[in-house]
Amino acid sequence: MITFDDVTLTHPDGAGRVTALDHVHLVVPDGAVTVLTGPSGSGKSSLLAVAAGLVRPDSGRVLLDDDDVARLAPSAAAALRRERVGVVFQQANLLPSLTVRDQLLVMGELGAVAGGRGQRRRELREHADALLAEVGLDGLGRRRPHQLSGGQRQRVAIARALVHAPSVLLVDEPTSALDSERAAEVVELLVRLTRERGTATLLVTHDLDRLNSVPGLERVVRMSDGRLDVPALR
Ligand SMILES: Nc1ncnc2c1ncn2[C@@H]1O[C@H](COP(=O)(O)OP(=O)(O)OP(=O)(O)O)[C@@H](O)[C@H]1O
Repeated sequence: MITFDDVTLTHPDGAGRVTALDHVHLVVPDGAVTVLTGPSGSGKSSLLAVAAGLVRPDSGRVLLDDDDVARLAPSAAAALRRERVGVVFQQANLLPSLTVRDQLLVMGELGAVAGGRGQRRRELREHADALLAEVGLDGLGRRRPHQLSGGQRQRVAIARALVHAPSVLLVDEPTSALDSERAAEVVELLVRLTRERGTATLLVTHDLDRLNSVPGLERVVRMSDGRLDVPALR
């Protein structure tokens, strides 16, 4: 679960400051997708950055389960992010020279042992292949990114975000590079994985109109000028 408790974030802006998040209260529960939408500049990316512990708010608490990422030192926030947070971006950001399976194996601790041999390496490959099957890419582990469609590349990015079995999934505009059908499929996949794995998923999108056929997107919050619609979800 992610809990934003009275979170305010400002940035320097010339002589003054611009308010990106203005006393935000929001709960992102486990096992459901919470959709965050709103116009450009309304504060959506700022909320994700704060949840990931990449940016420290001026005030308020940001709880990942029971840990307040807003109060952790940068190194502790980075460790928490590695262990408990999965992130999916607008572009899949895959490494062009690596196979699909190796995109998963280079993650963190897996990367360290993936260079090894024997039993452990076999287990990790099996883990990667199982994840690829889970996102609908069964048997495509040996392909490289240029041999995949945009929707398939985004699925690899989702599988990569799940390598460490995160409890929190932060997803930033995953469908903006996809046609409507592919966009709906990718979000359906996120809804299913969120339910099956029990992750607290926060999905930022401009694309709500194209996604209204997707079941399981009932929790929608809108931002404008750094504030959430009232009543905020609790
Ligand atoms: N590093 C920064 N320095 C100064 N101002 C910033 C910075 N980051 C964001 N802002 C400002 O904070 C506000 C919120 O920006 P944010 O990027 O969170 O909005 P957004 O809703 O994600 O926009 P978009 O949909 O265009 O990505 C905007 O006014 C933006 O100009």
